[in-house]
Amino acid sequence: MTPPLSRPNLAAAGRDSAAAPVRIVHFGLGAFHRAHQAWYTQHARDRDQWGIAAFTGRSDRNARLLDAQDGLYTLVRRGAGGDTSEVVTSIVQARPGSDLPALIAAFSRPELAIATITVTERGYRLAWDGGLDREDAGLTADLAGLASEPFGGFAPTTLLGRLLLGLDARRRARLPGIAVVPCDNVPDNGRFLSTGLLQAAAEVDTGLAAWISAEVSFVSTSVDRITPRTTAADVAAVNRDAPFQDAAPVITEPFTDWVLSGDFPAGRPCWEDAGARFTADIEPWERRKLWMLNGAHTMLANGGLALGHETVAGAMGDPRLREMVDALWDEAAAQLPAEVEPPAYAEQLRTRFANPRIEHRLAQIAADSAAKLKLRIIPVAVAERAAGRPAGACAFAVACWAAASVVGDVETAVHALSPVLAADGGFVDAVRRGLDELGRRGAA
Ligand SMILES: NC(=O)c1ccc[n+]([C@@H]2O[C@H](COP(=O)([O-])OP(=O)(O)OC[C@H]3O[C@@H](n4cnc5c(N)ncnc54)[C@H](O)[C@@H]3O)[C@@H](O)[C@H]2O)c1
Ligand SMILES: O=P(O)(O)OC[C@@H](O)[C@@H](O)[C@H](O)[C@H](O)CO
Repeated sequence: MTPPLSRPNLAAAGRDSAAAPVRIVHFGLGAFHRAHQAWYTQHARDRDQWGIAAFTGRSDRNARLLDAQDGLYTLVRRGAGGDTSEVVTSIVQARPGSDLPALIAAFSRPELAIATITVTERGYRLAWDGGLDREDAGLTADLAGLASEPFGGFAPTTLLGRLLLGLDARRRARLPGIAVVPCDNVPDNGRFLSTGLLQAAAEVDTGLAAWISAEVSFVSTSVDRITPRTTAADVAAVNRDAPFQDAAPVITEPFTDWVLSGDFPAGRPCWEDAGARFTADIEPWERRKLWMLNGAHTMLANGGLALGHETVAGAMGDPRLREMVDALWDEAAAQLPAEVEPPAYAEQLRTRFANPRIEHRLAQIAADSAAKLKLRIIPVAVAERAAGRPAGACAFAVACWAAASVVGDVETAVHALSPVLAADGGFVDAVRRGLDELGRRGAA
């Protein structure tokens, strides 16, 4: 019988299995963290000093599966021509997000240096400018509970609540600050999170807010590696003829990129060994990625679903959608500085999106499209219109969303995304033409 994946079984096979000391806490133990930040840590030359204690956000499933495997999992790098696999050992603790004693213990380690986060854009429960969302019942309850109960007496359920609990444990133990590194697809995600977290802290305890301001660094990141949700069929295929049984493998593409901007007051792994790039000015890189990759994904998700496609590669096989994706990349490129090489990135994206062996389901990408369009398509559309150009692909992306959602008349739909563009008759007409075209093709 094939032995289960575990550190003792890996060691018995003569493979490197040591568990590094915890110096990183991660929130959101999903597929992406395991394909990205955990992989970069695995490939740093000092990886023996950097273990990750990872916590799930909502469901406990990944914590259960990974805890049974000592945090180990197989990462399958899936190219158009074949797979390569490796066992990643950098996660040394996998716990449910509700395990607050384990979270407090991790934050109370003097050598803790970093907290990374991948809880989806929605998981921050913040307004899109980073301000507190006063209508979010979970966050409101957490802030009230943390403010009224003595430390540790209240069990927060949200990311912000748990992050405040962990940071407060460090403050109370008089330990030094750390770097907080959000890795979700949000523009200037470090500033976004610091805005919300400091507002939240001020409502809990002004001393905590002052400590965070003085001691904690927020690092903005642009993260890039297409990592679809693992299916049961993927698990079965990975385990066929494998040396160890793995209940929680991750499938990812060969391409990967990580651009970071900010300070690490307590140090960091040598992530640059795996290709991470550190910059003083992240904005052009982040815009390139959000406008070109995520903007095109949002367009394909809505347009593709409306036209009956199921995956990104399937939607890219639709000549009209592909043509509009190319046009969207041209429009975004016109708004990006040449130094980030938009044409070369577009060329890489053509190959990446067309990879038929990466089954990236449109339904996984389509959530919260209105909020995403505001950040990924509207800024390009506004700039293109101001430059006197038609912004036809941006208008088509808006039409795809309008076709996939129930949004009333076209002006109202555009207004919900951008009052500026709603007042632009030429842009609204272009959206209307896009909707008519999708309707003629039978879009719902
Ligand atoms: N998968 C990718 O290709 C990819 C690439 C770049 C960036 N990202 C970023 O990473 C995020 C997560 O992607 P993933 O593939 O790991 O997804 P996933 O569904 O595998 O994991 C998401 C994790 O976040 C937690 N979570 C989800 N909603 C939450 C909420 N409302 N509150 C608290 N926790 C919540 C989940 O419990 C889970 O631990 C994406 O939303 C995106 O921002 C993903
Ligand atoms: O929910 P979103 O739109 O932020 O992200 C869905 C995918 O587009 C995204 O996860 C990409 O695969 C990723 O951003 C690639 O680096």
